[in-house]
Amino acid sequence: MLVLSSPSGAGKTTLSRKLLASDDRITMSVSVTTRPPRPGEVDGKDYYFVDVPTFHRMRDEGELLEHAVVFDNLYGTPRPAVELALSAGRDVLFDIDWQGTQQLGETAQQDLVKVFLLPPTAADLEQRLRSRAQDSEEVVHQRMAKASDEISHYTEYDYIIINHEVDDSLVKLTAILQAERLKRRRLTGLSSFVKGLRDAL
Ligand SMILES: Nc1ncnc2c1ncn2[C@@H]1O[C@H](COP(=O)(O)OP(=O)(O)OP(=O)(O)O)[C@@H](O)[C@H]1O
Ligand SMILES: Nc1nc2c(ncn2[C@@H]2O[C@H](COP(=O)(O)O)[C@@H](O)[C@H]2O)c(=O)[nH]1
Repeated sequence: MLVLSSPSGAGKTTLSRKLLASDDRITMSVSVTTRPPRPGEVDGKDYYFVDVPTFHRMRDEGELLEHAVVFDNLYGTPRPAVELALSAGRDVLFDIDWQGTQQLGETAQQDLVKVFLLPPTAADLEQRLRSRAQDSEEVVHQRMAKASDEISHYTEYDYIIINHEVDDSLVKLTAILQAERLKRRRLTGLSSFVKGLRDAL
């Protein structure tokens, strides 16, 4: 389970899309949210867009692996898709905030790899939020105002990427993923492979 968090606008969605396009062993977790869709966002692809009662029902019936209030909207991770992907041996990528990351860590610490993206500068962050051109001035202002609090959680993450240039960040994220996949405890079938090797020696 590979988690990407950052202050809003630092580039998680952009980097996630690049990783998904370049690695066929990882699946994106599509969150459910009560936030209204931005222009061009597709239900079921970018998010599952639901109303508040539907979100509450999903939460109360245990359908969410984690959930949080972010910028006055509700967000959560649907459990079945993640469990299905993991049981099929796939890795899962999450674009979620620090609250959701903490909740995943409560039940799956060993299976979690946590990456925090930082913008190079405050001005870059503001410029990125504006350049997305999909949020109102009020929303951009609200997200900039929360950025410092969000960033204060960087110490809870395993890896930090300062997102200067997206292709360079992709190289770094791919390196993290490859190294984490090679951890001994994650290599399924390793002991029988080594046994076979040693028996042949
Ligand atoms: N490395 C980068 N350099 C310049 N612009 C970038 C970079 N990464 C992303 N952007 C741009 O910044 C804007 C915000 O990026 P993106 O939507 O990926 O951020 P996010 O972290 O997913 O935001 P949110 O938390 O609000 O979902 C987009 O217009 C994107 O094209
Ligand atoms: N805890 C969770 N946080 C989530 C989830 N899905 C997205 N997010 C985070 O919300 C903010 C805002 O996202 P936006 O799409 O409205 O810009 C961002 O930090 C996301 O990472 C989730 O399922 N759980």
